[in-house]
Amino acid sequence: MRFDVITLFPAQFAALTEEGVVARALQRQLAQIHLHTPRDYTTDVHRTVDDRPYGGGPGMVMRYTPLRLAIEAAQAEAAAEGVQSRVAYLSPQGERLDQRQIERISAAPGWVLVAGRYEGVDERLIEDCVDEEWSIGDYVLSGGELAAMVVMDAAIRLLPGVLGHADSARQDSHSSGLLDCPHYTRPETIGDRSVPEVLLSGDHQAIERWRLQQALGRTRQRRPDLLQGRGISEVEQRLLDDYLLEAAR
Ligand SMILES: CN1CCN(C(=O)c2nonc2N)CC1
Repeated sequence: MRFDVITLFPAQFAALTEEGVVARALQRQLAQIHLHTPRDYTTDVHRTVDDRPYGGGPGMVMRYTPLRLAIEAAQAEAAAEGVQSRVAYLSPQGERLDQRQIERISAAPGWVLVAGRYEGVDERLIEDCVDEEWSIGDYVLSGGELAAMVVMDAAIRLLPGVLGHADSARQDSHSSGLLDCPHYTRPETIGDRSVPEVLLSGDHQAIERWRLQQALGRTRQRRPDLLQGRGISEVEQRLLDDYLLEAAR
């Protein structure tokens, strides 16, 4: 899988490409991240990439041509490797991403991600060059770079071979449509709190059942909306009923 990012601040992506799960995936060539700055596609001496908004108002808007040329160059590089990349723009006006969307993004051969700055990009760039518009949440960032990194991290970690244990991705919060269960590690006792006995039992079936029950219970208590969309089996309903009875004691 290949990501090409259009950004005025390529150095910010060191947070993803220099250490951690994604950096290791890149080193192992399980994924690629290429960075392109619109500044390289300007023709004026000042390398202008933004300008004042028509109609007045605060801030600046990113200009059409340097962005379009950068996108086309990125797509051409990807195509030279046989990758047909669609274009996504990160913005609060985009479709809110969830784990299902990340799975879809992760399954594609490649994406060009446009990380805007300032007040955003000229609307005609979105009309002419952008296939999808994505939001990572209903809040305003100082730029699209962090949003692009969030998407790339969430998508790359799902690729085969990236995570140490194949189950890790499947057991994550939201991958099963549920929130994650609690996790514990040494020491066994901290103050007056010990690790739940079942986790020390070595009974893997009981442990798996406990973890599912905890995930169901936490989802019902914290994000009941997720259960609405997911549905629940008879076995899960019984586990959930027992959880809620226990919680009510
Ligand atoms: C122009 N720039 C404004 C700030 N921005 C975001 O707040 C954002 N991006 O993706 N989800 C978000 N929320 C990125 C684009």
